[in-house]
Amino acid sequence: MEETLERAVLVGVHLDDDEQFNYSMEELANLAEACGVEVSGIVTQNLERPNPSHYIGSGKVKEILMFHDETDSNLVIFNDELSPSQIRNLETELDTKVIDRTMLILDIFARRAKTREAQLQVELAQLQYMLPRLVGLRASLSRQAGSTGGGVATRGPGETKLELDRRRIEDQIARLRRELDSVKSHRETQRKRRVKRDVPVVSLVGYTNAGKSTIMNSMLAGIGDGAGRHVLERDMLFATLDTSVRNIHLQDNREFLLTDTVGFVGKLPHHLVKAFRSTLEEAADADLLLHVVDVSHPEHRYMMDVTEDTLADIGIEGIPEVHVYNKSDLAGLEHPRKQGNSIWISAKDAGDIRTLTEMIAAKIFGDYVRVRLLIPFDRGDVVSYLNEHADVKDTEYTEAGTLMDVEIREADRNRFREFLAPSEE
Ligand SMILES: Nc1nc2c(ncn2[C@@H]2O[C@H](COP(=O)(O)OP(=O)(O)OP(=O)(O)O)[C@@H](O)[C@H]2O)c(=O)[nH]1
Ligand SMILES: [Mg+2]
Repeated sequence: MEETLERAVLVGVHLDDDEQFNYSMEELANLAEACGVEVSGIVTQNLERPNPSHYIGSGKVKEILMFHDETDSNLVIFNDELSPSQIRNLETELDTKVIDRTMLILDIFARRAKTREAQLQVELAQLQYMLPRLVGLRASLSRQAGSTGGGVATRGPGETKLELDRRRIEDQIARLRRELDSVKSHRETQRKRRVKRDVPVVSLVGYTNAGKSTIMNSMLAGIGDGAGRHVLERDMLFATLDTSVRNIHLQDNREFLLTDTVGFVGKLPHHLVKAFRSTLEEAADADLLLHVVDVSHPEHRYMMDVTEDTLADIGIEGIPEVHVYNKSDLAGLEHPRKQGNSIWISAKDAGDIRTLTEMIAAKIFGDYVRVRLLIPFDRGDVVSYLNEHADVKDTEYTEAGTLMDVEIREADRNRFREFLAPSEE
């Protein structure tokens, strides 16, 4: 990949109630690094509220301008989301390219996305983000559609033919949406097949760099799987962008599917989270979530909050969850240790991974519960599944569908929770 040298001044506004400010600036520097951008310096300002026209005060703009020129920088990155007019005003005054945290994250995503679905989601998010900002952006189309490689500041044509650009982007958005729909329906088919196969799904979720992919690889190693099926693990933000699904076979002939997903990060804008909804649908479908936490990180409480908020944001709620406090070796904590729905491990320790796997198995295969399910008549597949796999106490045919009183595994109860009879919720 050709690397254009980019040097950026990072700018952060410390609002009164932001306790995570210092950490989020440090993270911004890591994000820039993940994007191949060199950080020439950091400028911050304490404010009660952002300035509507330039986000920062006018004196600060001058300070940034001087610093930018002195350090031979060619980019300014703001820690917060900027409005289209703020970008426009800042670029005019600073006479350089200005981007915000969202655009930086989108750029990383664009570089890392491998599967068609992830690529489409990133392209769509980029275009949607760009559209209202078109007037302000120096290199209006620079961050367009799959533009991996090259520099953040230098790609694409200038801001000529604005209207034409806008219409072209709108067309492109429509085209991407259609393609994404068809990719999604393919995924849907695969998932239905999985429900039929009766294999519970366990999803790894958590903040970026927590060790999700490492846990998946250690589990695969534990069952003697081929190295070719391992996923990428690396000490960098957003190493994983595509959902991977692997079969984990247990000794007693049972199995479950383990999915590894994109990590979360603070200040992730709502629409960006939405764009990843379809990748995360694997998690939405899971019987069990493994919320992986880097317990050695001083900000891990904040990272847990961000993860929980993001999950709620995309509508993933009510799925049983195990808190996996990973990197206990680095934190100097005793491991493995279990307590309630929490477990402390090191992903690098084979014994710990065995303990974790046992805990998962107990959760998904262990408990049977008695429930009443109301199954619509067009889901005969679910009825026959239950007849085969559950202890059916009673079956009644009502106007709304088949009402079944059954004893089923906890995992099945979660999988079929959309069919829970009203009194069960
Ligand atoms: N010492 C130690 N290092 C770990 C442990 N688990 C993961 N790591 C390291 O932490 C880094 C990040 O691990 P990944 O598995 O890539 O993290 P991830 O959660 O998949 O991150 P994203 O894909 O970016 O969301 C890698 O360098 C791992 O080797 C652990 O238990 N102990
Ligand atoms: Mg990963």
